[in-house]
Formats: sequence, structure tokens, C-alpha cells
Amino acid sequence: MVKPPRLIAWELTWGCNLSCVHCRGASTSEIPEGELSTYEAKHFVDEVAEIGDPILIITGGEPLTRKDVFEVARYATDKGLRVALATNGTLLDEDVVRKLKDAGVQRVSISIDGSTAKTHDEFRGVPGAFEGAMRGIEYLKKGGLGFQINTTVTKRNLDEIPDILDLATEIGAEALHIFLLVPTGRGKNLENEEIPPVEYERVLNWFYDQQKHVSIQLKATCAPHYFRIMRQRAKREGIEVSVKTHGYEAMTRGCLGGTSFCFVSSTGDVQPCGYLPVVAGNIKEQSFREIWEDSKLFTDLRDFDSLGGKCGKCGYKGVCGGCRARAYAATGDYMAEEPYCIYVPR
Ligand code: HEM
Ligand SMILES: C[C@H]1O[C@@H](n2cnc3c(N)ncnc32)[C@H](O)[C@@H]1O
Ligand code: MET
Ligand code: SF4
Repeated sequence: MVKPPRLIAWELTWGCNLSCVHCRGASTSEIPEGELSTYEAKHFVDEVAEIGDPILIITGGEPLTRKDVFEVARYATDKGLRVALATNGTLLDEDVVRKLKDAGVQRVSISIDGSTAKTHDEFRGVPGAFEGAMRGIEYLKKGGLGFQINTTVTKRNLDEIPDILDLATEIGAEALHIFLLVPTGRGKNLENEEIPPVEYERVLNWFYDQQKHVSIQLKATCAPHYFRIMRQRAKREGIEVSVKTHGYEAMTRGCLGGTSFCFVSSTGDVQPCGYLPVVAGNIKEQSFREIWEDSKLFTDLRDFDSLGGKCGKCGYKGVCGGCRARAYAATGDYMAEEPYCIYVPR
């Protein structure tokens, strides 16, 4: 029996009003042919609800550029899914926030990639993006809709991460999720802006320490090494990793792609994650259940013993697993070893 996904990121549209330098999708205002219609989108929701009740993250592109976003979100809520929306924040206003609430959206993520307007706007390719995101956050607060901050870490903003954490705390975010750049899509151009492996180690250790001092929830996404580091640190501190000591993080693992998470593109391609451009199947051609349960790609990813290189030999492969997208970007093989890990398995 294959367990159903617990989390699905769904790119409702590729279209976007910004033009971020690191965008995995290379999203622009041009919309590709074959994006799901409202009818097809609802059919997909039906198929998901048939096999489980995951958190459905409606993402993009910029999902608020699609007019039926509220209708689709309402439909998913009514089908028993917990709906979250990922946005750059610039298109939020009082009316949009009310419609999101009415559609049952439970949380919104806003991307903030710099602690200052200068850094954020340079990242996001459009002047005023920072101001727009901050304005959007004010509307969310006024409307009483909880939000989290998502930050992509690169060499450009590495030094600003502590300030972004302060900012997130100050403005009342429920969580700060950091994503480590994956050189895919337009992000491929930033290949040499990935922070080096030793910096990964440092920033994730820092993150581990911060969680002891701040009340907002911190989560490292696309940083599977964090789950090894958490265990190494806990061992040194003489504590056992449990829900009591480490909360939700104790129950999950590094890379969830294909095991409890997947990404669905705007044209219906099902992928392990948005950063790994390998397709398990398309929902216009096959049922979602069939793709999730039987595709070769997802079956491979569930077999941790088949991981290549040092990941395959690593005692932490059950809790880490390496970033499959980064392995693919570096070698073309999604089962290869994670290229940005300094740990040498014994
Ligand atoms: C608490 C439960 C959550 C967990 C365990 C979780 C975990 C994850 C995971 C595993 C990924 C995929 C990264 C990858 O491909 O490796 C992801 C992506 C993402 N998550 Fe979360 N997440 C949670 C909640 C949320 C919420 C509530 C939001 C938004 C309001 C959110 C926003 C996002 C976004 C925007 C992405 C990127 C999707 C994309 O565009 O590719 N997450 N999350
Ligand atoms: C959904 C979240 O994913 C981030 N995001 C977009 N492209 C990439 C990439 N190549 N690598 C890591 N994160 C990325 C966005 O900035 C947003 O915060
Ligand atoms: N456009 C939204 C953001 O910037 C969601 C998708 S990003 C690939 O957060
Ligand atoms: S990262 Fe989000 S806001 Fe930026 S271009 Fe991509 S889809 Fe648009």
C-alpha cells in the first residue's frame, strides 16, 4: 500500500507579474498553451480528494494572476483539503484577502528574499516588489489571515538572513521557511550563487540554534541536510530527538519528493518537486492515483537503498536523502549523491 501524499504544491498558472532571477519556473507574463481549465482543475481536486486529504499549496507562477483562483480554492476546501496559497504578495488587497478567506484558505506564504527593498527588488526583477509585498502583508493582517515568510537563500542574501528573521518576527509571521537555491529554470543562471557546502552547514546550524530563542516556527525546506544536522547536534547535547524536544521536525524527513510530497505543473505534469524537472506522468492522460502509486519515478524515489554515491551508504539516508533536484541538476541522475553535503558517511 502506497501512502497518499500529505502535501501537494500545485502551480495553478505559470503566469507571473514579477521576473525573479532565481525562479525555478522562469515564469513571465506569457502563459503556455495547455494550462488546466477551471473544469480540469476541479477534476484534479476530485482526484486528490479521492486518495487523501493533503495540504494543497496553490502556487505558481503567481496564482493571484488567475481569475478562478478563489473558485478553485473554495472547491478544494469543500472537498476536505487544507488549502494554502503561495504568493509574492504584490497583488493582495482588501478584496482579495476577503475572497481568500471566504474560499477557506488557511495560510498564505509571502516570499521575502531580502531584508531591504534593494536586495529583494534586485532578486525579484521589479522595483517596488518589496513595498508591494509589505503592503500585501498589512492587508493579510487587517483581514485576519495568517501568513508565513518564504526566503530563498543564495550568496546574495546570506548575510541578511538574521535580519529577515527579525523582520518576519516583527511583522507577525507565523513561520519562516527557508529554501536553498536549486539551480533550475531561470535559477540555472545563478549556479555560482549557490552557497558553498560549508556555508550550508553553518547556516543550518545557526537555524537550529535560533529555534531555541524565537517563538515563530522555523523550517528549512529543500535543505535535507538539516535533518542530519539536527540529529548530530541533539546527540552532542545529549538529547533524544522526539516530538517533545523538536516538534514536528522530529516526525518528518529531508526530501519528501515522491514519498509524501509532489508538485503538479500548470499543464498537469506531476513531478517529485517543483525544482526537479522530471515528469512522473500527466493528469490529462492518467489518473493522479495511478501516477502517484505506480510511476517508475516515484517508485525509485521511495527506495532509499537505491540512492547513489555516498547518500546510498549514509546512515542518515532515512532522515535526509539529499536534494534529488540538486543531484539531478549536477549529474542528470536524480538518484545520484547530493552534491552540496560535506558529511562523509562512516
Ligand atoms: C506545515 C506543513 C508544511 C510542510 C511539511 C511543508 C513542506 C514543504 C515541502 C516538503 C516542500 C517542497 C520542497 C521540495 O520540493 O523539496 C514545500 C514547498 C513549499 N511550501 Fe511548504 N510545507 C508546509 C506548509 C506550507 C504552507 C502552510 C505554505 C504556504 C502557505 C507553504 C508554502 C510552500 C511553498 C510555496 C512551497 C514551494 C512550492 C513550489 O512553488 O515549488 N508550505 N513545503
Ligand atoms: C515558492 C518559493 O520557491 C522559491 N523559489 C523559486 N525558484 C526557486 C529556486 N530555483 N530555488 C529555490 N527556491 C526557489 C520562491 O522564491 C518562493 O519563495
Ligand atoms: N509567485 C509566488 C512566490 O513568489 C509563488 C511561486 S514562486 C515559484 O512566492
Ligand atoms: S519566484 Fe514566484 S514571483 Fe518570482 S517570477 Fe517566479 S513565480 Fe513569479
